[in-house]
Amino acid sequence: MTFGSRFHAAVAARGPLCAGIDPHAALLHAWGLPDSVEGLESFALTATEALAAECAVVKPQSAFYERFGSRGVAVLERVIAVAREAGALVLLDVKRGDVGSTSEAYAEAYLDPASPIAADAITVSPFLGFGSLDPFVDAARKHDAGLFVLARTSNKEAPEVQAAHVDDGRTVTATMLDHLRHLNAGADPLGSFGAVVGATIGDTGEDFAFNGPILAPGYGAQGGTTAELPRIFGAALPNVLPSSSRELLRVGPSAPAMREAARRTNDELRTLLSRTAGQR
Ligand SMILES: O=c1ccn([C@@H]2O[C@H](COP(=O)(O)O)[C@@H](O)[C@H]2O)c(=O)[nH]1
Repeated sequence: MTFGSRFHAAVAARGPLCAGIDPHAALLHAWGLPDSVEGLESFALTATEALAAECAVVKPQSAFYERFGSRGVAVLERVIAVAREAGALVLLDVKRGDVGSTSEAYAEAYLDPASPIAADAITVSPFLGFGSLDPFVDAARKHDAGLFVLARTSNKEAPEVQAAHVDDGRTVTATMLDHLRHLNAGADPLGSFGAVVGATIGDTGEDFAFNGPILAPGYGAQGGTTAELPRIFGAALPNVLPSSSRELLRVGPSAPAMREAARRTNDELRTLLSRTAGQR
């Protein structure tokens, strides 16, 4: 089953919220844990066990694990395994991208199920040129995995590069979305090649309908709200996966409290989706 099909089924069953598993030092402190690999492990596994049972997708941010070297990466491997056992899809936020021959090795590391750190999908950066992502595209097709390509990120510096215009007049964002439209053409119910588009970006005039999933980070702690989503995404809203890390994790360490927060947010998002579907 392709990633796009698994994604579509998981969101239909559990709701669109993606839970970020980002063990910031400040959160470890707030949970009464040491800023050490033991603290990381306790935080990450508690959050994953709580949220992966509730959410369609969990998104660990690799940087917070890499911070502790190989022992931190070993914790990330366990997070991936635990989340999958709980029935969640794992989207690993690693934002990889390099010259083709190196991207091949990254693709093997993160998308080949034989690798201990393989996920269902990863984030990739197209800023060495979209074609530099070919090894990731090939590996995703071979292993039924997914990709989320940076298209318009949530940070305030993003427009400098991503809203710039290329020779034919399109924005960089629109160019990336056109590549994704091509990769996802004919896929049903949804393609496996997604975009990363911040929940903070306001109205850009971009057309986000490209028959693929849209990761929308920046929801919650960075100021993105449910009410803003229709203005940003328009008709593509049903394919949007709003992603919240700090806002959800601050509710911990109580597992029932984190689960309840995720459930409430999923209910709010579902209500928005049925209201906007009624308007179309
Ligand atoms: O455009 C982007 C792409 C990725 N991120 C990542 O998402 C989370 C956001 O965390 P919050 O605590 O909910 O703000 C984090 O892992 C970022 O690296 C993003 O924020 N924006």
